[in-house]
Amino acid sequence: MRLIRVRDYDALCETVVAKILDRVQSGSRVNLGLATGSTPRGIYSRLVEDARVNGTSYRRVHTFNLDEYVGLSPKAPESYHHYMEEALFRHVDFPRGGTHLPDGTTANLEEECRKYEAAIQAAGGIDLQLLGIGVNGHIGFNEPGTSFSSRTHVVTLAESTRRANRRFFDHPHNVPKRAITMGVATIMDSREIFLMASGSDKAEIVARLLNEEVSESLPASVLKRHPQATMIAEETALAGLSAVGTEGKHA
Ligand SMILES: N[C@@H]1[C@@H](O)[C@H](O)[C@@H](COP(=O)(O)O)O[C@@H]1O
Repeated sequence: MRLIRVRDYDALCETVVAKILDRVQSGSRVNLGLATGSTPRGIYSRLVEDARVNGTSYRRVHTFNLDEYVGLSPKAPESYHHYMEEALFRHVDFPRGGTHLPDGTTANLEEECRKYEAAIQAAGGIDLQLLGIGVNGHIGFNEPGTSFSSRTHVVTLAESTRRANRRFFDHPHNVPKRAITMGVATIMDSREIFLMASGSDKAEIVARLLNEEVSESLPASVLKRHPQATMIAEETALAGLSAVGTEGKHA
């Protein structure tokens, strides 16, 4: 896993946006894997601004989000459908039917997981996957202990994840207990991966990620086995390391 160390959140966003625009502006068909949470917000707002100012088109871009809560309607403000619609989808010209998130409201969740996995395969796989990192090292909603061979599946969220995501909900009781997430193996099939780490609350898990062996108890550690994975981390997220590498160093 390559490590790019950046000064601050602006630099993190600019680095990732440049990589995405490289692909999108190539004019070739591209499948993007997208993440939610606070970290990618500045990336989406910069993409929207770029499309407004420079007219970048997304007509050949298809998207697959990592995850969605079980039981939240796509219209619910806390749903990842709603987040993506507001942050990106409604502002740029994706092809009709080109944006995908798992449906957490369906009666048959297992079937939905199979369909989501099949849709990714049918589209030709993910070219570029964006990832945030949970405070417990999760990627997507793959909590510690998830098998590295997992495919899209239903998960029970860890209490630490529900606590971390409470800020997006009116009341703690409203934070869903389950979600659908791409599996670890689904994520690892992506041709290129960017793991973004922002803020001091990620310093502890980032230090563990860089210092510890690859293990299912720290899901993000699997990325060290990916040939094209890069972690882009702000100074604040690297504060838990005594001596960290500089740009381009392999973690
Ligand atoms: N399911 C999402 C993850 O995909 C995300 O990476 C993580 C970190 O979010 P944040 O960027 O808000 O710290 O939160 C959620 O749990």
